[in-house]
Parts: sequence; structure tokens; C-alpha cells
Amino acid sequence: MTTCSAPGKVYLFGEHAVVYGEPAVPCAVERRARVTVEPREDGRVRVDAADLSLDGFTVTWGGSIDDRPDIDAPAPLVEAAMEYIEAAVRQAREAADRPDAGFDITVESAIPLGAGLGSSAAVVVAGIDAATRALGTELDPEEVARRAYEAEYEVQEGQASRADTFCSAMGGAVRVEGDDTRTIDAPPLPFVVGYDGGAGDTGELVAGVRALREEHAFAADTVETVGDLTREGERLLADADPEREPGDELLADLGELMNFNHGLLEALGVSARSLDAMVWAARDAGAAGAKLTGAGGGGCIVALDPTDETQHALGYTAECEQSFRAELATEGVRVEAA
Ligand SMILES: Nc1ncnc2c1ncn2[C@@H]1O[C@H](COP(=O)(O)OP(=O)(O)O)[C@@H](O)[C@H]1O
Ligand SMILES: C[C@@](O)(CCOP(=O)(O)O)CC(=O)O
Ligand SMILES: [Mg+2]
Repeated sequence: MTTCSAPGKVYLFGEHAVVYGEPAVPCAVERRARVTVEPREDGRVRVDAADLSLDGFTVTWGGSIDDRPDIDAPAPLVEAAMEYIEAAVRQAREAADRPDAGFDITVESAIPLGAGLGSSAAVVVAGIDAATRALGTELDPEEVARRAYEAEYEVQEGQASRADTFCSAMGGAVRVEGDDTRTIDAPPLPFVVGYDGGAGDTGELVAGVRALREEHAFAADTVETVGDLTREGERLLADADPEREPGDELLADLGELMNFNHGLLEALGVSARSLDAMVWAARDAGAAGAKLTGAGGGGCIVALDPTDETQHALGYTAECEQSFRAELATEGVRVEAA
């Protein structure tokens, strides 16, 4: 039996624009998906994803990929939920050169689904690492990231950047620009997350930005401007001392760029009333900056605030269902038990 875990992430800067070759800076945070894998002799795959909840209702089953689970949820929804795990299984079988390997898989995750915190990437990264190790093959985290990207790309029909999967596999802060992926130094940033309890449809939101960009030159310019502000944010991080808590000046400068980034995402049509409400609650509470994170449409915002004020204010914001502090996860994918 092998258990691996991988963290979720917030975008400090650059989601959506990263799909068009602009740089992005996601940061891994201490909310993890854990995947436990036990090889099976009979080549079958059974999946237990007990905390899987989609669009507000929960599906629970101990079904199998070969044998569709008999549960009270529309089949397409279950199919969609299983696709990431199926893709991870395909990658693990290929990496270990065991095309007929079977597995019992258990997924437990503390990352809300479809909310911009990269739950899909964390499940796929932890799943590939656990399944290959269960077969006696050890991949380095870069290889796990590469295979996890292939899996996400396949499930999301070509609408995926390397940002989520690379960040989840490597941990810490990373920068991704097209195929160029690297880890970068960052100080321990005081992230606060607000979650509206909902989710956005990543594919639909990405398609919306693509259409806007094709229709209007100013929308294409907006995407490029996101790239410009991301590059400026990267310079701020590069000049900071990664060992020290960031000072007020650095937080104010990063926060200003986050606010600008949120405004541009809003212009690109991927924010939502609930996300804007949480962003404003954070700013009013004194956060250095706040923006939506991930695909948008609903889900999470991220703010920078070393004090408890933002989390406290979000707790009283009607649109916010849950708020929590999110520590930078310096470790990416890791073995929990073998
Ligand atoms: N705990 C889990 N168990 C099984 N599948 C999960 C789990 N968490 C996430 N997933 C998969 O990831 C999908 C959500 O990914 P996505 O829409 O990319 O949003 P995000 O990555 O922002 O959370 C879910 O619909 C499901 O297929
Ligand atoms: C919108 C996008 O830039 C980020 C999506 O992040 P998430 O799946 O919502 O966590 C898409 C991508 O980079 O694959
Ligand atoms: Mg995702």
C-alpha cells in the first residue's frame, strides 16, 4: 500500500493569460489531496472517492472504473469525476511499463473541488506518484508533473497549462511560461483564502476568454497586460529575502499588482458577484491586495494579510462560506506511507 499527497495552489498572478503563453506565478498551499494505492492481481481498478462532491451534492461509492458505480447521480457527472483518476491510472501504467496493472485507489482531499485551488492537479499528481511507486517505479517530481500535465490536458481537451500540475508536484512558488517551468524563491506570503462554496466551469471560462481575445484586440491586449504585471511581480519576488517575513512595502507592492490582476480578470469576464464581494471585503479589512484565483466564475479568492482582519471580515461576509489561512507549501508531492 502506498499513500502520496500533493498540495493545492493559489495563483499570485497570471491565470488564464498563462493559457496564451504569458507567465504565471502559482504558489502551492498547505491543503492536500491524499491518494492511497494498492496493486490488484486481477488487473481491475476500484476507486473510493468518498469526499467527492460536485455542484453541491456528494457522491459516495466504492465502485470501479471497469464497473460503473451504482449511485444516485447523473452518469455524465460521475464519468466526468472519474476521468482525472482514469487518466492518472493510464499515465502510471505507462510509466511503470505495466499496461495491465490493477489498483484499489482511495482519494481523500481537503481541497474544495472546482474552486480554483487546483484540486484536479493535486489528485492527478498524488495519484500518479502513488500508483507508480506501488508498482516499484520511482519518478522524479518533474516527471510526475509532466505526466500529470498530459493527464489534465487530455481530460480538459487541450485547455490546460502546465501551471497547476507543475506547482502541485514541485511545491513552493513556481513560474510557468508555455513549456518553460521553474521553481522560484518566494518569502512566506500571508495568504488568506475566501471560498464561496461554489465552483466554476474551467473549460467554459477558458473558452470565454479565448472568444473575447479573438473578437477584440483590446481583450488580447488585456491578456498581455496580465503578463506584464506578472513579470513585475516576479521582479518583486526575486528582490525579496526568501527567508524573511515580507515587510509592509513588499506586501503593498504585491497587493497592488494583485488588485490590478483581479480588475483585468473581471474585464475578461471570469469574475462573479460573490468573488467581487469577497475581494472587496478583504480590501476593506485592510488586506494588501485581493484577487480571484484559478478559473473563476465562483470558488475562491486569495488575499495577502499578515493580520487576522481579512479572515475575520470574510467570516462575516454573506457571500463567503469558508475562510482560512493558507501557508505556502514548500513541499510538493510526497510519500505519506509506503
Ligand atoms: N477528492 C476528489 N476525489 C476525486 N476526484 C476529485 C477530487 N477532487 C477533485 N477531483 C477531480 O477534479 C475535478 C475538479 O477540477 P477542476 O474543475 O479543474 O477544478 P480545480 O482544479 O480548480 O479544483 C473534479 O470534478 C474531479 O473530477
Ligand atoms: C484558467 C487556468 O489558467 C487556471 C485554472 O485553475 P483551476 O483549475 O481553476 O485551479 C487554466 C490553466 O492554466 O490550465
Ligand atoms: Mg483544475
